[in-house]
Amino acid sequence: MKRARILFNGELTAVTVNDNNDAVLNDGTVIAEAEANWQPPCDGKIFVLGLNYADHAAELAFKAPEEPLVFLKGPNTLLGHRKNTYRPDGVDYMHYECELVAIIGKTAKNVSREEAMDYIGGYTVGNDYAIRDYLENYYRPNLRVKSRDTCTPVGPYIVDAKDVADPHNLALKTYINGELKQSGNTSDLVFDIPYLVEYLSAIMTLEPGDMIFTGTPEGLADVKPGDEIVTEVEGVGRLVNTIISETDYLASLN
Ligand SMILES: O=C(O)C/C(=C\C=C(/O)C(=O)O)C(=O)O
Repeated sequence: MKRARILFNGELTAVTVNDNNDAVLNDGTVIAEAEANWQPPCDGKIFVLGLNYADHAAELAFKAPEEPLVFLKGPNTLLGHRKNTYRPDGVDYMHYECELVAIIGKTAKNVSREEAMDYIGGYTVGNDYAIRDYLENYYRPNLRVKSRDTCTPVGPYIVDAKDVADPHNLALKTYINGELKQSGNTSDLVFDIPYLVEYLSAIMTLEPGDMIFTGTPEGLADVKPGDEIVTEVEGVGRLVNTIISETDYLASLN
């Protein structure tokens, strides 16, 4: 089953998603994929892994961490499928990051690695944009790199965990304007999902809807206003996002 949330008649509305990726309301009404007003598929804490693929750490000339490098993002960053993310004026490097996102399905505290997968409710696709002008080293707050409004598209929907046979063997791909730019596989995760659930649930209680962005493989490229970015995780979904200028973004708020 695929579950999502759309804005319908001005209200946040839970829907299921059919085989054509259209939204289906409770009463059976179908809203075409390209017409639906997609929202982030859940609320919750947003955990993000840094440098959780050794090849990505290497392309930034970092060593892969020996303990998970996790940061929290604010809800201001979240955005649904087919929405616009702005590129701040005057920056030189804005990079997409295609990620598998594991969604917590039930309350988890001090969960062992062995039991951890029972606490995953589903999976979605995330794009953890980075303004790399401000990347300094990896033990630092990363507000300027990763916390801008609109910089975390997520969705379009959550696939139930039971429908993803092996989350540790999924292809990740990013396309800019149809051209393949990033390609990796979750089999290369430095810290896998059970490890992360054990690690995080030892620090704090995890609740249904919490999201674990598991990191991105190598393959960075700069994105500019007008670019369409598609991040895709095999068997989980295809998330579309468009880059706009900061000026256009600010104008859209009025
Ligand atoms: O910006 C970086 O690449 C380093 C980093 C975070 C990286 C990710 O989000 C990732 O590897 O997916 C950091 O916070 O230092």
